[in-house]
Amino acid sequence: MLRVEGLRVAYGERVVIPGLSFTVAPGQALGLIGPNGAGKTTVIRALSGVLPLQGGTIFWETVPLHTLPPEQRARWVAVVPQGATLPEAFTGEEVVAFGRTPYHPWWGPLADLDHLPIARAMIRTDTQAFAERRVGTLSGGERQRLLLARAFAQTPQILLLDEAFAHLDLKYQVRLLRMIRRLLQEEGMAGVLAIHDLHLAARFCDQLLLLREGRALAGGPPEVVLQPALLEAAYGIPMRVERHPEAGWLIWPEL
Ligand SMILES: Nc1ncnc2c1ncn2[C@@H]1O[C@H](COP(=O)(O)OP(=O)(O)OP(=O)(O)O)[C@@H](O)[C@H]1O
Repeated sequence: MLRVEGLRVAYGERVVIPGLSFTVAPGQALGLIGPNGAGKTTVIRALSGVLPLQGGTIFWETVPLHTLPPEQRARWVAVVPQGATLPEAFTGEEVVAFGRTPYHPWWGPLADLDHLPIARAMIRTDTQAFAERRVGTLSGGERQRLLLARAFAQTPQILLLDEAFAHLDLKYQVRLLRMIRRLLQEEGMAGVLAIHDLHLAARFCDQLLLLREGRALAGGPPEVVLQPALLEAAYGIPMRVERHPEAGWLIWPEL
């Protein structure tokens, strides 16, 4: 179980997340939703260890992630960041192999044991064809899939995704979301996704956390959180929500 309690994060003097608590069970996905500037990316960055905490705790089972040094935390937590740039001269396989860095603190060569997670990660993301190609020759969506493969190669317990699907075409959005769901369940990993697309969030996530100005307006399964009044309070415009027998949810702003 991922347990976050009283998370408090600031940029300089400005407190952006005053105190946030939530849990994610193994095998489950939590979607962070809310308007621009609500704090979704900040929560992801705090969980990944990029931002220091001003307060609060982050536990995976009994492991206090908030006190671990970055190289140790990286064995537990992998992140697919928003709009990351990759070195253009690297090959696809080299990018994915970076996922094994936390297991080689002295930048040593890959061990035999590393090749299996790298190969599995590339098969799962359908990136084998990019193994020998330079990153500079790949499209935005293809690079995004390599970032996912790098995260899988890290064999984490917690997978953090910051708008990881924004640049993917519909086929890969669906394919990778299905694959991530299977991976979370098979490996007992916990997933936390910052996601703008409310339809994808509703279909994919077990739990949603609706943020506004760094605070949780609502948390729970989609049917609890996706209430017009709550969405209106978050986004500041009237919203309509309907269940659909095939699409699952239809959510749209009233024009
Ligand atoms: N490096 C930074 N320095 C100062 N303030 C920042 C920094 N990064 C983000 N902020 C502020 O923190 C708040 C939360 O930003 P954050 O990027 O976490 O929001 P978000 O919900 O991910 O937004 P979006 O949907 O636009 O990506 C915003 O008010 C933003 O201006």
